[in-house]
Amino acid sequence: MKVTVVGAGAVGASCAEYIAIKDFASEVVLLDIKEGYAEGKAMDLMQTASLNSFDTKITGTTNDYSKTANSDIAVITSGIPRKPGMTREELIGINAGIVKEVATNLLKHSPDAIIIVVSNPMDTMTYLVHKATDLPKNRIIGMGGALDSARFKYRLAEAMEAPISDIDGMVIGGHSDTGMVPLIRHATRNSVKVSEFLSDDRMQEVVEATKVGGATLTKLLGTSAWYAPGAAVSALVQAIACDQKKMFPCSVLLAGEYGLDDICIGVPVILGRNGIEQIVEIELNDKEKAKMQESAAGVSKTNGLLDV
Ligand SMILES: NC(=O)c1ccc[n+]([C@@H]2O[C@H](COP(=O)([O-])OP(=O)(O)OC[C@H]3O[C@@H](n4cnc5c(N)ncnc54)[C@H](O)[C@@H]3O)[C@@H](O)[C@H]2O)c1
Ligand SMILES: O=C(O)C[C@H](O)C(=O)O
Repeated sequence: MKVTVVGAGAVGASCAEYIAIKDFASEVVLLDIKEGYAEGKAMDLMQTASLNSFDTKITGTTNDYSKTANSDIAVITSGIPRKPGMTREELIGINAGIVKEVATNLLKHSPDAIIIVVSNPMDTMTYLVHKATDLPKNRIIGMGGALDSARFKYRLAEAMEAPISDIDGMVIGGHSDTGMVPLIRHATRNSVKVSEFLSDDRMQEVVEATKVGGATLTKLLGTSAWYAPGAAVSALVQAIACDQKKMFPCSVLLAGEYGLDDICIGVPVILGRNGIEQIVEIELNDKEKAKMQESAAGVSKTNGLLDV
């Protein structure tokens, strides 16, 4: 199993590290445009191999796509991250050009790869990869909901003073400060609805803290987060590589599901060796449906800025 990660920055390197530590891939290739950067990150990571007991071979390359040839999975993390006070949508101007070029280069050398899009604004970048490559929709997956759901569970556990392993919950919708739809009505602690433990006000606080999870970290760090994003990407890569048939909310091209069409947005999917093996349509109430429509309108507005 060969995995390429384009962008050896904070998220790309973190994702490569988690993939290696889980030891399911034979090879991870890091590619970056900055001279020597991916090679340096790869060497540093390889020097953790004996300490962390993994056999995954990590190599780095400066923009030489021939080194990525025949990758099974390719992750796109190249592009700029936001700074405090910015929205993800403001990154579109620079990141659209980078993501389009990277996806095209990747597919020249790995025509059968499954692509995971991470660069922001992620839902729009995922849509752009569809438009630029025309790949079957099971092979283009945007990562956002897996991360947002992990943050939702963190906030729920914090509010309930419960261990995170007790919590289950999911965030669907767009990966943006206003567009996320944390499904609080469906969230549970060991199968018991969280409303049994939390007041309406406290649940609303959890929802709001989840939606601005990325912005909160960006303010604290001066740039956007990388550990949980890297872990979330590695979980998707593992689900595909190991044919796990796990369910994650991912940004995928919809054709009528959830009443939406020609848009990439976060919905639950089953991930396996073919990428997206199924889009899962769960029952939403009227309020949740309205939030999903509102979220989709925001993503469509950003998609409208693309030159495709
Ligand atoms: N979807 C999500 O949940 C999520 C989570 C975290 C970050 N992100 C996004 O991921 C992106 C990367 O974030 P980061 O913190 O790793 O940024 P970073 O600046 O640390 O790393 C980005 C890397 O991309 C490289 N790069 C730029 N243009 C390139 C090109 N044409 N080809 C190859 N490499 C190129 C840069 O040299 C840099 O090393 C940002 O757009 C950020 O907003 C998304
Ligand atoms: O917040 C960001 O800009 C990066 C990423 O989308 C995140 O949610 O951490």
